[in-house]
Amino acid sequence: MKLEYIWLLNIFYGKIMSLFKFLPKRQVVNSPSPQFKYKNIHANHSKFHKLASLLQYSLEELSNTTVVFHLEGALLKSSSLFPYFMLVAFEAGGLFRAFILFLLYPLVWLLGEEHGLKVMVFVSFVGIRRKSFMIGSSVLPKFLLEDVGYEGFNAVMSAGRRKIAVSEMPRIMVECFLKDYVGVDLVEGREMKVVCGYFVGLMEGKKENGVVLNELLGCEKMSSHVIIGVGCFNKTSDHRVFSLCKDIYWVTKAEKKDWKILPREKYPKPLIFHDGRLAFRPTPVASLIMFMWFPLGIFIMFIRFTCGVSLPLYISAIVNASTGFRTTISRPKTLPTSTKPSGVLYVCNHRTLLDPIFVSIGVMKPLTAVTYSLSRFSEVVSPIKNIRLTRDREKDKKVMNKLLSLGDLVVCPEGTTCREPYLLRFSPLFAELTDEIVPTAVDLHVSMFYGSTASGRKWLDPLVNLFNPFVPYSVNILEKLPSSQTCNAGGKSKIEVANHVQNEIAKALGFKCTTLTRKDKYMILAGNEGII
Ligand SMILES: O=P(O)(O)OC[C@H](O)CO
Repeated sequence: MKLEYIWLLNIFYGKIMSLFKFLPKRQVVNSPSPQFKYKNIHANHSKFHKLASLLQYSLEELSNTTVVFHLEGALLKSSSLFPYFMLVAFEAGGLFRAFILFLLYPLVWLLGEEHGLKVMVFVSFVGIRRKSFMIGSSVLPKFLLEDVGYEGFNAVMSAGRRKIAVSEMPRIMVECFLKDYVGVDLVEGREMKVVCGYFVGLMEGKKENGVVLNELLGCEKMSSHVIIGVGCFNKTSDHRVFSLCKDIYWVTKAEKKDWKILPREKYPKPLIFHDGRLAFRPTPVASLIMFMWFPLGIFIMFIRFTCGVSLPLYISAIVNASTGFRTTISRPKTLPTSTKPSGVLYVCNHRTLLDPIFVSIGVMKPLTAVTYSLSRFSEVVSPIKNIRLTRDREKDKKVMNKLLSLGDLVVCPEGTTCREPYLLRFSPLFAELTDEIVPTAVDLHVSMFYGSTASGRKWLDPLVNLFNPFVPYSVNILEKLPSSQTCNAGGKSKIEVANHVQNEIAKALGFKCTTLTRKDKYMILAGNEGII
């Protein structure tokens, strides 16, 4: 018992001292740590440099170089791993697990990096099924990308030959991000122990994990390629991994504070799809705000939902606006009308399943919506008439023709929602039905939770949308297509019309067009074709 007290006191003392650590370190910020000095003497070839000096070399000079870098120390700006484990706990384990992790945060902080990490790993992973764990590819890349420091990124990308990443986090959390979005060749992270297909919440030791990396670096050295290291010298694993590096470029925590975040347009691969409910980075403070929001949020969601399903559209729009669901509408001076007996077809991009409702608010009348892959619950609770499409071309054509003959209609031909500023391919069926097409651009900002999911409980989508504190929604009704841009009067093919409408909407929103489809999205995020 006494020993435990001493151990806890030691940790506590260490934490208190760490609060003052910046005082003496300011004087020695440019010197390598004692650990590195020790290695340097013995390896007799390692040299330590500031990160900036690496960026002075040209790409040609670094063409034969392999870079070994420490993910947390040299690429990510933030020094806290808590948000990533919170994402795993929330998205893979659920709300209760996330709450436990949140409550344990003070203990994690007290225990320090290595032991705190073990606690986070245990709470977020224990009992999760290995096979269904997709957070590393569907949720975390977005948050990791948003945490990449521009300066660290440039250093890592300077490698002409190979990029090798070392991480303190379980490999399953970071591998997809590093390989798919940063172009890393090899990732050395910690392996998770799995028993009977379930994580037991423990990691393999570091030594077992490093074998492949050491072998690879050994081969690189033998074949006279230059190996350089990029790290943060207060990270404990650095000296072990970097002992084979010719030069080591390091960054201090103080320097990292001045790093800029990698701008979206510099992402090596665009981030188009991601999954998960959390729309914010769950730092301890942000998580606290989220948990505090829950009681009030459930109440507000109940009000919004009840108004939505029971009151006329305009009255519920006013009530919802007063609870934070604001709509900005822009439209032509006179609303487009049909020149034919049939109605107008509003063709809009898809951000959430509420889009047709907001288009209805935009045109000030309840439209009929046709939607691909709508859950039964969403269909039942929809405040406007919502008809499911079957993806059987002939059947869908018949249904849409009939509905158009009865009045105005709204359709989202992407067939699935996209959260990022991209438009998926527009299914061209709508173009052959009518020439009375009005492109409509919708957008929203989600403050806390995404109201769409690829792998979660889809029936919750409408409720989760209403659970957000603030949702600024914008609806931009564009000019009706000129007859020269239509199929029947203009002689265009349905694909040309669909692409033209997609382009018009993209222009209005400042988004980029893609040819990706619902199937692509679901294969990436959930490993299925997204058929409901
Ligand atoms: O984002 P998804 O795949 O849930 O699609 C939304 C449905 O199409 C409902 O509009």
